[in-house]
Amino acid sequence: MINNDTIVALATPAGAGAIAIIRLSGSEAVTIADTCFRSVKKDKRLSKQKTHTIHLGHIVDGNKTVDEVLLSVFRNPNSYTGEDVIEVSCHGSSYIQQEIIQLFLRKGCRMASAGEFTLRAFLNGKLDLSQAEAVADLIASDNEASHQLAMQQMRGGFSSEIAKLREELLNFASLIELELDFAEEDVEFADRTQFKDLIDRIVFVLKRLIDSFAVGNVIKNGIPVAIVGEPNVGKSTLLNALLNEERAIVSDIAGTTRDTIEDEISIGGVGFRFIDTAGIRETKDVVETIGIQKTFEKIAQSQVVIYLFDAVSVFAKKASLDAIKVEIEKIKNKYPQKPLVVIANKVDAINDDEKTSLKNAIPEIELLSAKTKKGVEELKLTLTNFVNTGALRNNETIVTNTRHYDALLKALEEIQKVKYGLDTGLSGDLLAIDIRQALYHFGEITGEITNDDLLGNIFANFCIGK
Ligand SMILES: Nc1nc2c(c(=O)[nH]1)N(C=O)[C@@H](CNc1ccc(C(=O)N[C@@H](CCC(=O)O)C(=O)O)cc1)CN2
Ligand SMILES: Nc1nc2c(ncn2[C@@H]2O[C@H](COP(=O)(O)OP(=O)(O)OP(=O)(O)O)[C@@H](O)[C@H]2O)c(=O)[nH]1
Repeated sequence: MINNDTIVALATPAGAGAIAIIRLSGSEAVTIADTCFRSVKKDKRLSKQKTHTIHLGHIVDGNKTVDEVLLSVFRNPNSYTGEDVIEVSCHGSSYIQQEIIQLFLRKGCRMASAGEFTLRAFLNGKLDLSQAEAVADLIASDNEASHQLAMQQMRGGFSSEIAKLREELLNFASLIELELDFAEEDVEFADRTQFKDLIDRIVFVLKRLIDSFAVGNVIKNGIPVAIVGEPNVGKSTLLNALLNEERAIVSDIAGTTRDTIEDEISIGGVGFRFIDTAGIRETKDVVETIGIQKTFEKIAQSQVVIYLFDAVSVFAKKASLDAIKVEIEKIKNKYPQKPLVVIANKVDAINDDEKTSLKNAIPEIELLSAKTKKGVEELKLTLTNFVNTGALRNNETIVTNTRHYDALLKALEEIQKVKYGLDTGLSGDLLAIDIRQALYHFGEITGEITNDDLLGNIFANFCIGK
C-alpha cells in the first residue's frame, strides 16, 4: 500500500468557481511543479524554496501560458500528507483546472484515488486512523452537533485516551510476559493489585465510551423519526411541512405513500431523519401489505415515533377515537421505551369545541395542521426535547463511528476475561493471551493494528482530492 509516487487531484469542488486548488503530493511534486511553473521573480526554482512559502507566477505548457497562479510549497515532512506537497491556486474555470491537471499528469503524476492524501497523512504518522476518519466526518457534517463531534475527534482527544490506556496495558503485558521467562524462579514483576486497578479503570472508560455511542450515532447519522398513521391522515403533508419542501408525494387517494421516503433536517443543531411511512391499515393489496410491514420495521428502527390521525374524520364519524386510542396503546405496548408523539392533524378544519374534546380524550395530544403549518414549530420543539445533548455540552468524548464501537465492545469483552483471570488467579501465560487480544482491539481504533482491506474501506469513502 505504501508508495510515494506523486499524486495529483483537484482539492476544490468540480466546476467553475473563483479559485480552484490543485494539489500534488509525493517525492516528485516539487520537481514536477518546477518544470511548468515560472515565477514572476527571476531564477526562482521551487526546489530552492523553504516550506510553507507561497509564490506568484505562471503555469506554462511549452510556450503556452495556461494561467497566472499562486503556488504554495510544503516540504516533507512539514505538510498535510507528510510528503512534499505543492498546491496551485488557479483561476477557477473548469478548462484551466483540467489543463493544469492534464499537464501534471503528462509530467509524471498520477490521479489520486479517493482519500489518498489523507491515507498518506495516516501512513506517514501525521494523524491516526480515528483522526483520519474524523476528517471525512468533518467534511460530511452539516449541523452544529455533528461538526463539533468531528472536530473533537480530529483534534485527537478520543485517540489519545485510547492510546494512553493501550500503553499502560502494554506495560503490564510486557511485565507478565517477562515473568514467563523466569517461570522457574516464580517471580511476579507485575503487581497484581495495581494491575486490577488498571483493569477496573479500563472497564470504566470502555463502558463510558460504549454508552456514548447511543448519542454519538444519532448525532452523526441523524435521529430517525417514524411518522405513522392511517392512510390519508396527512403524513406526507406533515413531512413536507417539516422539510419545508414538496418532497413527499401528497395525494387524495388513500394509500399513495407506498415506499418509505427519508429526509433530514437540522433542528436545534441536531439532525432529524424523517421516515415517511405507508399507512397502518389492514389491506389485501399486496403492494400495500409490504408497505405496512415496513411501517413496523420503521418504528423498530426509529428513535422517536410520531403517530398522526385525522381530526376531521373523527368528527365526521369516519374514524373512531376509541380505535385510535387502541392503536396508540398498541404502539406503546410494543415499544414502551420509544418516545411517542400523538398528533391530531387537520385541526384547521375543526372547531374549538372539537379541539377541546380531543384534548380531554388524549391528554398528551398535540394539535396540528400540516396544511397551514400551525403547530409545526411546537412539534419541532417537542422533538428537540427528546435529544440528550448533555454529553456534548460537557465536552465528553463521544464515539460516533461504528467501527470504533465494534472494536470497543471486543476490547471490553477481552478485558472482562483478563479481569476474570486476575480474580481467579489464572496463570500468566493465559492472562497474557487475553491481554494481547484486548491490545489488538485498542490498536484497531487508532490504526496501530491495521490491514490494507480496512484502510481501503475507510478511505474509499472519502472524496477524491481529500
Ligand atoms: N490549502 C489548503 N487548505 C487546507 C488544507 C490543505 O491541505 N491545503 N487542509 C488539509 O486537509 C486543511 C488544513 N490542514 C492542514 C494540516 C497540516 C498542514 C501542514 O502543513 N502541516 C505541517 C506544518 C505545520 C506547521 O505550520 O508547523 C506539519 O504537520 O508538519 C497543512 C494543512 C484545511 N485547509
Ligand atoms: N384540511 C387539511 N387537510 C390536510 C392537512 N394535511 C393533509 N391534508 C390533506 O389530506 C390528504 C392526504 O394527505 P397526505 O399527506 O397525502 O396523507 P398521507 O397520510 O401521507 O396518506 P397516504 O399516502 O395515503 O399514507 C391530502 O388531500 C392533503 O391535502 C391539514 O392539516 N388540513
